[in-house]
Amino acid sequence: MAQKIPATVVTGFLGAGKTTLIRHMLQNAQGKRIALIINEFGDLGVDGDILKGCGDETCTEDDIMELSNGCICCTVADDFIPTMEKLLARENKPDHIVIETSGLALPQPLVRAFNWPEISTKVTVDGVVTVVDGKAVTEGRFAHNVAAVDAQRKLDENLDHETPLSELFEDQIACADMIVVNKSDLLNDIESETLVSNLKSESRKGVQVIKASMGALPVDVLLGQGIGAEGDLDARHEVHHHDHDHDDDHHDDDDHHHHHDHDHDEFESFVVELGEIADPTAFAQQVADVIRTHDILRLKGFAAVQGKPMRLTLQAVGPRVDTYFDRPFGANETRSTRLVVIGQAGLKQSEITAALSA
Ligand SMILES: Nc1nc2c(ncn2[C@@H]2O[C@H](COP(=O)(O)OP(=O)(O)OP(=O)(O)O)[C@@H](O)[C@H]2O)c(=O)[nH]1
Repeated sequence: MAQKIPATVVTGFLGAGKTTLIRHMLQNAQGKRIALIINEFGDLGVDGDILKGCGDETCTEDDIMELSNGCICCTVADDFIPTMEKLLARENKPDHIVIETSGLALPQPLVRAFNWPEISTKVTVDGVVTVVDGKAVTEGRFAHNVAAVDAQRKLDENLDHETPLSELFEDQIACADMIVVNKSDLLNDIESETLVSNLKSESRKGVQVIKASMGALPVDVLLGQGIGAEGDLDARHEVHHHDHDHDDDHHDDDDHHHHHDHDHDEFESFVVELGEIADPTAFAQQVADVIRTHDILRLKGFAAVQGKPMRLTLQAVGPRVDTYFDRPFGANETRSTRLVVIGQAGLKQSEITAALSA
C-alpha cells in the first residue's frame, strides 16, 4: 500500500497567528507540495484570501480548499470528509496536507475524523500544532489561568467554573503535539519564559513548547513530526466532551452526538460592509474603540481606501489593530470595505455596524 500522506493540524485561539505561521511555512517550503484546508469562522474568507494572495509555487490557489462552516467538528461528514476525499483523489497528490482550524474549533473531533474509513488508509495526522497568542495570554485575555481553572475543577467535579473561552483554550492545549508561543516579539524574556514553562506544565508529556515571532519556524520543525495523532486520542483530554464515551471506530452515532454536545451559539460572527474609508490610521483607531466598547474578540477583513489602488488588510486581535496594503484591487472587484466581526454571543450588531460606519 502507498504511504499515507501526512497531515498537520494547525489550531489555536482566534488571532493567535495561525495564518501568519502557515504563510511563513509556504514561503519556506523548499519545494514540498503542500495542500491547505482552511476552516473559516464567519462568512468572509479572510484567511483563505490572504494565503491565496501570497502566490507561492508550492501551494497554488488550486491547492487551497476552504471550509466555511465555522465549526469543523460539526461538519466532519458533510464538509471535511468530502473535501479530503476530493483532495486524495487528485492525480497530482500533495506531499503534505495542512489544515488550519478556525480559532473557535475544537481540534479533537477533527483528529478523530482521521479514523473514518473513507480516509484512514490514505492520510495520517503528522501532528497537531497549537499556536498561542503569547501577548494575549500573558495579559490575561482569553484563557490565562488554565492551571488555576483546572485545579478548581479537580476539587469539585460538579462545579463548572470555566468560561467557554478557557475550555476551548484548554482543549487546544490538550490536543497539541507542539505548542508555538507566538508573538514573542511583544513579550520580554521573563514573560515569555514564564509562559513557556506554564504551558509545559499544562501540556502532555513530551510536547514541545517553542517561542516564535510572526510564526517563523523552520518547516522541518513544523512538519514531519510523524506522531499519528489519530491513534492516541485518549491522551488528548477534552473538556467539551466529558459527557459521553468516545468510540473512534464507529463514527455514526458518535458523530450525530457531536452535533449537539457543545455549543457554538456561545460565539457569533457577522460581516460589516462599508464603502471606501478616508484614512487608514483614523479608521484603525475607530476600530480599536469599537472593539473596546463592545468586547469584540476578533475583527478582520479588507478595506478600500480613497485614492489608493491597493487593498488594505485590517486585522484586530483584542484591542491591537494591524493594517497593511496587500495587493491592488482587481478590475472586476468592487472597491468596498468588508469586515468580519467575531465575539461571544450577544454582540450588538446594529450598534457595532453604526459605530464602524460613523
Ligand atoms: N506582533 C506580532 N503580531 C503577529 C504575530 N503573529 C501574527 N501577528 C498578527 O496577529 C494578527 C492575527 O494573525 P493571524 O495569523 O491572522 O491569526 P489567526 O490565528 O490565523 O487568526 P484567526 O484565523 O482569525 O483565528 C495579524 O495582524 C498578524 O499580523 C507575531 O508573532 N507578532
